[in-house]
Amino acid sequence: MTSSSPNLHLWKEYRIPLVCMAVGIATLSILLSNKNNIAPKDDKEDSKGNLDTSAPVETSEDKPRTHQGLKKADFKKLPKVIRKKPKQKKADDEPGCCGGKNKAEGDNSTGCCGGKNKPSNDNKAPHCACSTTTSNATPITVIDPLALPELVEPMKIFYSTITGTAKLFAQQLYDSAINAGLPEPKIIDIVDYDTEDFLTETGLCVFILSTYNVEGPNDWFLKWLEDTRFDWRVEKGALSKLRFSVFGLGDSAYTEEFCNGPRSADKWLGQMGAQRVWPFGEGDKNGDQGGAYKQWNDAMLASLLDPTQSHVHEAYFSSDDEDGKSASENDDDEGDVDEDEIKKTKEEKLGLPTIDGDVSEGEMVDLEDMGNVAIKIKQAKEDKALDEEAYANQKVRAKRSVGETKDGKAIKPREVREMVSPLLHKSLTKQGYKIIGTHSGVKICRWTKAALRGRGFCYKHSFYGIQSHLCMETTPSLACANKCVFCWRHHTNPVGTEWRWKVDDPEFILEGALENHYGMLKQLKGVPGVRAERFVEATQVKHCALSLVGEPIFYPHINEFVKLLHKKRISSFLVTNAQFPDAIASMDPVTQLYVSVDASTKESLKKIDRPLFRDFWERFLDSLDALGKKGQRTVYRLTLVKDFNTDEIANYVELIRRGQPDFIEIKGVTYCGYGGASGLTMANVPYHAEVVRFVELIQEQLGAGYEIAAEHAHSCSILVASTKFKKGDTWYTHIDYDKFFELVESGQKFTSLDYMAETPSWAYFGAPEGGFDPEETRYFRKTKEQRKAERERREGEDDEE
Ligand SMILES: Cc1cc2nc3c(=O)[nH]c(=O)nc-3n(C[C@H](O)[C@H](O)[C@H](O)COP(=O)(O)O)c2cc1C
Ligand code: SF4
Repeated sequence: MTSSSPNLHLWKEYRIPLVCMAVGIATLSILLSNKNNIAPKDDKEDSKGNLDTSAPVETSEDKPRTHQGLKKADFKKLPKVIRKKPKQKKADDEPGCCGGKNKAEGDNSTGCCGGKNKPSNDNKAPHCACSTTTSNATPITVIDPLALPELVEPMKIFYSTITGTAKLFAQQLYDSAINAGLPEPKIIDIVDYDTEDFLTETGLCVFILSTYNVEGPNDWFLKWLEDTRFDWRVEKGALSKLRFSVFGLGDSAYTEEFCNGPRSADKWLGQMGAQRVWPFGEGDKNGDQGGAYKQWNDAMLASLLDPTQSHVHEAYFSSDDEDGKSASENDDDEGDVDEDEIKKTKEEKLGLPTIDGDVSEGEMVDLEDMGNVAIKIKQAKEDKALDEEAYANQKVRAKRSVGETKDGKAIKPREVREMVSPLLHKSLTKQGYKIIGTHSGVKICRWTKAALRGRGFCYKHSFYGIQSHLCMETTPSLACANKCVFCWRHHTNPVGTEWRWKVDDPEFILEGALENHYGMLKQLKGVPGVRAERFVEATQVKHCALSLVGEPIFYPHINEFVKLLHKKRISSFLVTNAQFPDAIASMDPVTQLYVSVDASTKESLKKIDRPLFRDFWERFLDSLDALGKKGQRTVYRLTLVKDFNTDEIANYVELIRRGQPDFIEIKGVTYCGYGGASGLTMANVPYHAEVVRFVELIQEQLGAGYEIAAEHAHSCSILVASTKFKKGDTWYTHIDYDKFFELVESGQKFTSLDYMAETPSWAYFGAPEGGFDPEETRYFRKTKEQRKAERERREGEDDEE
């Protein structure tokens, strides 16, 4: 016998009274809900799971149903908004009632089925359960709380502002919501909200966002939206539980940049499945911004409160669009379709007012008015210049770390957050990273694995004498200030122009990195082919590549971190993306300091690195200047992406002359299955011969002073070196690591020439080994055909046996 048997027995004995009780409770709840004028109805969901708010609200004849967590207190919060009196229903329409057809002869009562539909255990009701319907009464209908959950859960009003207008508008919405009897909304400054929490929001979020083409309060929110939207690992409907509406504040003097940030927010929210409850609105500072806002505010609230209007936004955002696409599919259309055009035509179709008050396309402007328009434009341009000047002179800029308001009032300091959110942690761990503390990471690279099996080292072995199994790849900052198209993090990385996260100790990070690195190595112990002596050597890290992901120089204690490395006699190769010139200038000597030179002109750098800083180009040039002054071993790293940065040779040459690096590493981009945001394909990966051609052109134009020194054909990498590192015909691009540590310990000033070592001949450019150490076993990946032939051969052998 199972343990459930006694329960079964009890159930059998008491099932009839229990069922009666349940029926009684259900009937009581119907009566109570009638009393409260709240008439529940079945949820009507369309194929997308949207609640149908336009369906007529039914009364007591509806089946009783559960309220999915809606508490009594929530009902009380509902506004007492009486909608419309539904037309009287014919008795025939009533479900469960025979309309008298089944009545016994001589029975004069109305609307009764003669007791046929009565539950068998109902002995009290004179006829049947359906006889309790008040089909002749006129029911008063109210909002269905399940159809409009935004009226039950307090709405959240997010605003972003520098000069205070958006906050004022948020307050206006708050006041109108209170006046309408809605539950008290929450007003939230967008900079104080943890963006990850949007993923679990279920209520109505209204965004009132100002636009800034400089560092501003929207930056973090917009970056997060964009990152999440284009992260292929985040499911498409990640925000499907969120309901939203966006109002943008801007100035039309910014022409094509008018309200662009808020507009993108509206688009990305929609693309991630969030449900737009009211169309995007915008207010032009150069027009009647306050009036446009009021119009939008009132219209949105009215639509929420009055389901009879729901057809307006339903039609606007219905799942069946004219072109057969759903609203969210339309949100997905990138590039080809002018979204504003779609929006405008829809507005026109619906006869909605154009919220920004702009002259719409079809409208004519009187010639007399033309003069006024010209004056307005001129005025707007002047205002814009004044605005920007005022902003530039402003002492306190809008930053996430707030201290004081403009009028000097103290603001409660914001809680400092961790850089790696749970979502990011999960995604990075999935990609093989080990996360240390709150902002650092470590990963084993494929070359370390290859080296353990005696299958060769990475290009740094050919160029500088690093053995990959002795190298640890780590970063003390997973965040950076760029969103490069070739970034292998698929744009999930945190970004920022300033450090605004918790800071972990350098000792803690280094210990954590080593511990995790050794832990990952241990797991490789049993991999077939791992050589015992290499495995033992690998338990003592000798080199640290501070280049994994993110921007190591961003970490506020980078100098202490590097000092700790050197104390352990671990060399330091640090790569920075040239956006923090001051940090480069104040960097203590590292074994080799790199700057990524991803493009040679402002336009192409913007296109390829997609930097966060507006003055990215100045920062980039300043970084090269800072590098030139270091007097230590410096490298430019060029990653070639075909059709992005392979032209403009003369500009590269100019940049090289500017920073005077000791070395220039040129490498073809590695294809690693790019996310949708970058749009890179295999066609963007250059062939080795193309990289060689590019390098030859660079070298030709550079003239004396630089030569092609070494190559690693396997990874399509070539080293151009300053001829300072060549004595006679012999290159000295390798490093004497012991000498380097001695120099650091001495505390004396030293230069890159003080710790150079001879380059082996197999690493020379053009050598038959192509930079592959002849001591190693070359492993060639088999082609599909070779694998097939081998399989067939083996199958043949099996058959013979
Ligand atoms: C420095 C600066 C930059 C601006 N950049 C833009 C812009 O790129 N696009 C736009 O539509 N409006 C821009 N504006 C206009 C503001 O978005 C507009 O004045 C808005 O009403 C300000 O709202 P707030 O008071 O809430 O900060 C800018 C204003 C300033 C001062
Ligand atoms: S330098 Fe980079 S690729 Fe080479 S072994 Fe170290 S981590 Fe791996």
